[in-house]
Amino acid sequence: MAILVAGIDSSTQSCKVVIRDSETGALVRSGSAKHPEGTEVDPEAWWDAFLQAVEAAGGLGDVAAASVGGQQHGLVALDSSGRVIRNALLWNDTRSAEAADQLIQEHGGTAEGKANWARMTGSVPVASFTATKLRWLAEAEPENAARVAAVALPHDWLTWKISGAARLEDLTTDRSDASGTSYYDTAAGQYRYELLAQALHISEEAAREIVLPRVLGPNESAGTGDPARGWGHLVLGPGAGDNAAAALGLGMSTGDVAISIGTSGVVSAVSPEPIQDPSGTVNGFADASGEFLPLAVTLNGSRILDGVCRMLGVDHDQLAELALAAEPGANGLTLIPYLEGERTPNLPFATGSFIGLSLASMNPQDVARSAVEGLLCLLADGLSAMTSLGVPVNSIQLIGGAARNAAVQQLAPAIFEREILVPEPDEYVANGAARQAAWVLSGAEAPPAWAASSTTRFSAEPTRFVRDRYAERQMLFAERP
Ligand SMILES: Nc1ncnc2c1ncn2[C@@H]1O[C@H](COP(=O)(O)OP(=O)(O)O)[C@@H](O)[C@H]1O
Ligand SMILES: O=C(CO)[C@@H](O)[C@H](O)COP(=O)(O)O
Repeated sequence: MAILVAGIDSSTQSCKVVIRDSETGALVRSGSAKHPEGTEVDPEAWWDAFLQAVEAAGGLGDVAAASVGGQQHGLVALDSSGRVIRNALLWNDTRSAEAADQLIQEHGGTAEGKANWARMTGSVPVASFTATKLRWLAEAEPENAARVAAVALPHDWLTWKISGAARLEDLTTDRSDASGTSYYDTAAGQYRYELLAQALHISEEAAREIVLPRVLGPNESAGTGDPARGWGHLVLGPGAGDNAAAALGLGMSTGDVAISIGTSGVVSAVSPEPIQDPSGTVNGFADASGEFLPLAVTLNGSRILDGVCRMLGVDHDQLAELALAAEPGANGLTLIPYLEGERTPNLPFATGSFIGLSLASMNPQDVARSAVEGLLCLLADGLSAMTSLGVPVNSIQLIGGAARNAAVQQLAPAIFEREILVPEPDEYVANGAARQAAWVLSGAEAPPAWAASSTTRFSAEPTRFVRDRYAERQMLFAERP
């Protein structure tokens, strides 16, 4: 009788659940449910979507273990009774951009401040990070800030809810998600309460009264499921940030790079050593296997194409067809895709722009092409930042919803100027969480060796002029509006 494990991906736009054979990794069942739109969400909506996705996946009654992969950084502020104080501000909410600047300035000004943050935590704070949201809360909603008794991340809170726990002290997390808070020293593997205190404008003594989730080891159990829901048999894994879970799902090791195009655009790699980038372009996070996961993240990802689909009145496949019917360079048209502001580069209040519009390029094909090329150029800058830090790049795998797009698959090698691999479209974050759950069950040194997905190789002639023109035009927006 197969022993089954569940992997959950509670991401920005939806909750996905996969049930897999713990030994072989074979998929047995799956389910999903949408999340509400917006950059702040009531965590109860994640809980409702989780319950719907579990039901769609046939329930957890015959499942031995489960782990939660989640969107990173979201601020789940809890009062002393464990109630959520206000909607969670998500990773893509930019209202704490000024707060991020303040935190940097408070450590010696722009250049020195960034270098100090990279040294203290592994990353330079941007609006996405939890500590900046706490600073915003302290200044914009002091009455709410005063009620904060615990701070959890989306995956921590969901794991806590699944366990049926009520004590704040039962909150747990893992090093990969903790490393995205800006109050955790990723290299040393410990919280920095003085940074939590700084964010909230309180003393370190007061900050130490705030419960932060216990950081579990890569295959350390977070406890068991809620008996009241019939989940008392369910062993819970530590969970992970979504990108660390994806790396586990892909079986990534040093030299492997994943480029995920979901709501966020993420260029991630595995490193045996912590990475600290004082420029802030690359975040020095931890992974879910015990190593490190440097990554560059864009605020704009798949929704660049979603938006242009709406503009043209086409679906994803028609967009791909149009884009592939155009010439490289889209007849001189460039889309600078800062549609929701942008995180990398750190331009939280920027907007998108079409540049080089002419009568020749005012047609669906060139508009579609400029969207795909703009998305890929945005991601290529993150890839260049990783290589400039000496992160080895031996292979690139394209995952996430937009990696299913034929134009993205065919144009990526031309913009990245190297072959790319596209694994079978799958839920790699949820798969990684399931693999982690199997690892917790086994107690082995390493996670189970599940069969890798089949991949398709894509190569193309480099189109360096497209990236060069993008870089030139991007400079028009280099300063903050
Ligand atoms: N064939 C496709 N072409 C382009 N975008 C796609 C395609 N299929 C799905 N998407 C987009 O991918 C996104 C969902 O991807 P996913 O990785 O699940 O996102 P997230 O993990 O951020 O919730 C949505 O924006 C969806 O519109
Ligand atoms: O902010 C980050 C990582 O730093 C994002 O990767 C979020 O974790 C959201 O992930 P998706 O919903 O796009 O998967």
